[in-house]
Amino acid sequence: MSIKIAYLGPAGTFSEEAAECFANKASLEAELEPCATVADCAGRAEDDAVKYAVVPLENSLEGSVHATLDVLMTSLELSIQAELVLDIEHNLLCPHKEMGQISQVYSHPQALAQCRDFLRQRLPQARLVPALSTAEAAAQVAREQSGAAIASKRAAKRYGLHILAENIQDSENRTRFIVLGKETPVPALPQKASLVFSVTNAAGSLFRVLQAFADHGVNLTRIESRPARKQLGDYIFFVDLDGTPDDINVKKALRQAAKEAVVLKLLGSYPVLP
Ligand SMILES: O=C(O)C(=O)Cc1ccccc1
Repeated sequence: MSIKIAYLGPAGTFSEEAAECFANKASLEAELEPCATVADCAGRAEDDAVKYAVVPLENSLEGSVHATLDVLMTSLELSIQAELVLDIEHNLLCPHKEMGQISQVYSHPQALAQCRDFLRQRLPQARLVPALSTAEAAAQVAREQSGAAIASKRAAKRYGLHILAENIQDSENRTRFIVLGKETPVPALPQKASLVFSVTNAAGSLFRVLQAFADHGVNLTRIESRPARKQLGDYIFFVDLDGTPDDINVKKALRQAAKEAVVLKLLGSYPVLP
C-alpha cells in the first residue's frame, strides 16, 4: 500500500529529493505531495493527510532553517522519525543565455546565502529576491521569462531553464533534512535524539542543564538557541545528542536535565539514515 509524504514544493526542490531518498531507504512505496511552506508540510502530517513530512533543518553553510525550528517548538504531536543529509549543488538558471542581462536573482533565502560569494563576484548588480523554495523560484523565472533562479539541475530540466553556471555554492554544502511524523520509530543504529528546553534567566541555569549530559557521558552534537517569541532576551535551546532515551546514561541525563530546565520536551529519537 502506498503512503503519502509531504515535502517543501513545488516539484524540483531539494526537499523532494530528500523525500525520495527517505522513501527509497525505508523501502516505502510513497506518493509525494508538494506543499508551499514548511509549516504547511507539518500541518498535513498533523492532520493525518500524510504520514510523513520531510523538511530541511540545518545547512553546513547557513545554519538552521528557522521555520523548521518553529514547527518543532510548537507541534505537540509530531516527532522526528529519521534524519538524512544531502549534498546540495546549486546552479544559476535562466530563461536566456545572457549573464549580463540578469537584474534579479530569485531563490530560497538559504540558497541565496549559500551562494553569497558567487553572487557578489559575478552578479554584484543583481537584486536578490527570496522565494518560498528553489523550485518555486525556478518556476517563477520560467513563467515570467525574466530574472534568474538558484536551484538544482533537476529544476532546470523541469522548468525548461538554461544552466548558466554550475556548482555555485560557496564551499561544501550539505543539508540535514528531518522526517516528521506521529509514529515512534523502530530503533536502528546509529541513533540520535533531539530535545528542546528553556531555562530561567539566571546565572548558571543553562550550564546546569548541559552539565547533566556531561555528568553521564552523553555526547551533544548540536546546540542552537532561538527566541522564545515572548520577550526580547528570552530563548529556547535545541540540543541533539548521540544515543536514545532507552540508553541508561541518556535516560539519567534527561531526568537530571529536566529537573534543571523550566520545560524540556523530547522531539524524537531516530535513526541517522546513511
Ligand atoms: O528550496 C528547496 O529546494 C528546499 O528544499 C529548501 C532548501 C534550500 C536550500 C538548500 C537546501 C534546502
